[in-house]
Amino acid sequence: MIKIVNATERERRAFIEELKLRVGRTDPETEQKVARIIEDVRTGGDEAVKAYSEKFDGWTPDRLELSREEMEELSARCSGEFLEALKRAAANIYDFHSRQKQQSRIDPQPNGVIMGQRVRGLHRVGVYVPGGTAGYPSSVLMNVIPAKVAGVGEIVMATPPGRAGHPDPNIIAAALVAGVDRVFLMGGAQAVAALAYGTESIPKVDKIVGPGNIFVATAKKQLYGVVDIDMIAGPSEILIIADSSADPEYLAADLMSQAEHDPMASAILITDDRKLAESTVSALYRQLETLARRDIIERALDGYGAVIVCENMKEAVEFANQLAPEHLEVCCRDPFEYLGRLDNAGSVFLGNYSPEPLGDYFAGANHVLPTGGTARFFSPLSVDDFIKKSSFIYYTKDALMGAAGDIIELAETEELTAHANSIRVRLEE
Ligand SMILES: NC(=O)c1ccc[n+]([C@@H]2O[C@H](COP(=O)([O-])OP(=O)(O)OC[C@H]3O[C@@H](n4cnc5c(N)ncnc54)[C@H](O)[C@@H]3O)[C@@H](O)[C@H]2O)c1
Ligand SMILES: N[C@H](CO)Cc1c[nH]c[nH+]1
Ligand SMILES: [Zn+2]
Repeated sequence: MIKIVNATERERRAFIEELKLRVGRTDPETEQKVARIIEDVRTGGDEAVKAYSEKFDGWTPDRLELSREEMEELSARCSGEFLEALKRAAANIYDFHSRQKQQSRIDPQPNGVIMGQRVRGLHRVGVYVPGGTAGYPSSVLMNVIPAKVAGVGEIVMATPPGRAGHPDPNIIAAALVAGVDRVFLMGGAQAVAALAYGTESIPKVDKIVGPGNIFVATAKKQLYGVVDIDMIAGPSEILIIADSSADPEYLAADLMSQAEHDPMASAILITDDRKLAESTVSALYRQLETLARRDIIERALDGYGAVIVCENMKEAVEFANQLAPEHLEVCCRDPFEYLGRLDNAGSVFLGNYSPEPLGDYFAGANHVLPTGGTARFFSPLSVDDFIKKSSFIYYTKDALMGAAGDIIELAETEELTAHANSIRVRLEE
């Protein structure tokens, strides 16, 4: 049962700490099991991946890669309406992320110096897409499109084989719409290891993004350094701050939209209006009756749901900044008046007509967002996650002569005479 609480500042802080405790746990047994899988794939290549597919997915593949024809054939099975919606969403995501793209820079100076910075996409990226009901076509778009915009050379997707090597057609359709280059049917830690090290048939990637179960998340953590990884996403979160202008039916619906992801999801409303709090709880239990994933929603609300009544909206803003939620809805009279005071949130949804699922699917901003309070220092997935920068320097002889004294002084102070010598030999020409 979702609770209505009149929490004091201290109680609210304790509640935030409790919420943070639910994420990021793993156990030594899983760590060891995953380490073993990684080592087997590193040394055994394709055969090891296939053996684990047989063991964990009950599928004995002769090859792991889907051909382009197979991808197109699977995509053709999807409904036309779904494909059209997917393309319209993809266009918005592409447009939003195109605006994030950083340009290379060249800065010539009048004294014979040219400085610059090159921005390039990563060479090759792996995108993991979970199996079962947690593999979302929308997440394929959100992970792949920023990489495309960044100019990544090749995008390789891994997704579990499903029942006997039959992947979800909707996932494959999304891969085609987003522009994935190659798809491998493999899941779990073995898929992450194969992407990180490469095998006979699977190319080695530079970075792996995308969510997954405990085996996937642990493999990504263990392989960080061999490859780059994105952040490890925790259960979904929504916080709504609302004043008396909000509609309780909307608030109830939006709280449950995130609760349906996971029994560990958190859904919290904070308001200065007790009547609104009470009407929202009534609306919530009325609407719940109509929803398919009722069981998951109830478990999430019982465990990590709350309706908090505060003294004033200033307290609500402070709570939001302390919680640093993944999603923050501002259902208030003048939502823009709040925006400047909200420091920590993955994505902010302003007003009564910007519900969280608008961002999950369609508006174009990324739905891969920091969770568990990490919005204090992490950002949404973006084009920046798929680029690397390198600087370049050009000095003429005269320009180097002008700088030589300072460089030699600094090098000799550090007692690095070979450094100083590299400058001196040029002075003697
Ligand atoms: N946080 C997010 O944004 C987000 C989004 C979507 C999904 N998810 C998470 O993704 C997960 C999806 O889970 P899933 O399991 O359906 O798909 P998954 O793709 O993450 O994992 C399936 C793979 O796990 C491996 N596996 C299964 N049992 C194993 C075992 N006992 N030992 C070793 N490996 C084993 C298998 O190889 C299988 O292919 C959920 O935990 C969900 O919470 C998170
Ligand atoms: N809300 C999820 C991220 O927290 C993303 C998602 C995918 N599909 C629906 N929702
Ligand atoms: Zn969602």
